[in-house]
Amino acid sequence: MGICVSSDEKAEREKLKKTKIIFVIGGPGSGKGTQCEKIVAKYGFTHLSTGDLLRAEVASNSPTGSQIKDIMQNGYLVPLEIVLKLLRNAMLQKINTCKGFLIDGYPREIKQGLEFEKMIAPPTIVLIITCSADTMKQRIMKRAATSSRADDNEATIVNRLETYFRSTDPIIAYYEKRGLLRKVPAEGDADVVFNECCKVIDIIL
Ligand SMILES: Nc1ncnc2c1ncn2[C@@H]1O[C@H](COP(=O)(O)OP(=O)(O)O)[C@@H](O)[C@H]1O
Ligand SMILES: Nc1ncnc2c1ncn2[C@H]1C[C@H](O)[C@@H](COP(=O)(O)OP(=O)(O)O)O1
Ligand SMILES: [Mg+2]
Repeated sequence: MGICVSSDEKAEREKLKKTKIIFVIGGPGSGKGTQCEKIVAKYGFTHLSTGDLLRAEVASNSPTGSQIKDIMQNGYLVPLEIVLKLLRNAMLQKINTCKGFLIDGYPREIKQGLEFEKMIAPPTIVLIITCSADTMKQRIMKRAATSSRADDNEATIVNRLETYFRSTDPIIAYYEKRGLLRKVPAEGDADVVFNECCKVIDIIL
């Protein structure tokens, strides 16, 4: 017997496949959230940050929240199943009103990207925001003054940077090979970086 897929589920899948999906990746503090905010204002896309979804889960004190709190506080990756489930639910909630999705902070490992394509749809493009580790550190330390994020401290930043650099090269190579990667240098002012993001996005509209 085949697997039974309900007609609702089929319709959801079809809608997700037709929607533009931009993965926005880059190191901690590179400026993903900042650029996504600007992109939302100009293009009206729906911004979903996996970090924000996970922080909301922790704040809700759910069993999943308590399971992932320490992982995040220490700068490591949350298990893929948890992230993808939250992300898929959030996408389905917005699917009827959304002009396109900005998926911020995902994938952080190749496996996340592969599983996303299996469960949801392929990305239209993958935007990578790049700057030096020193710049990332400086930006996070500045953000730490106001963010109250449990992971915005010097010890955790070291782990976050290590986690990022360990898993990112294969992701870059994978999407580059498929012609989906768009690199945006991010040492400059947020407006200069945004200008570069627009050039990339305008092409897929
Ligand atoms: N191009 C930039 N130049 C200077 N500061 C920036 C730039 N982009 C972001 N920032 C600042 O750096 C910090 C991290 O940015 P954020 O968008 O939260 O990064 P991410 O989501 O990648 O961790 C924030 O305090 C933000 O205001
Ligand atoms: N796609 C993902 N897979 C696993 N863990 C994730 C994740 N996205 C976020 N996390 C967890 C681990 C990160 O250290 C933490 C904060 O993520 P974030 O808010 O995207 O950080 P930043 O914006 O500084 O890059 O949440
Ligand atoms: Mg962010």
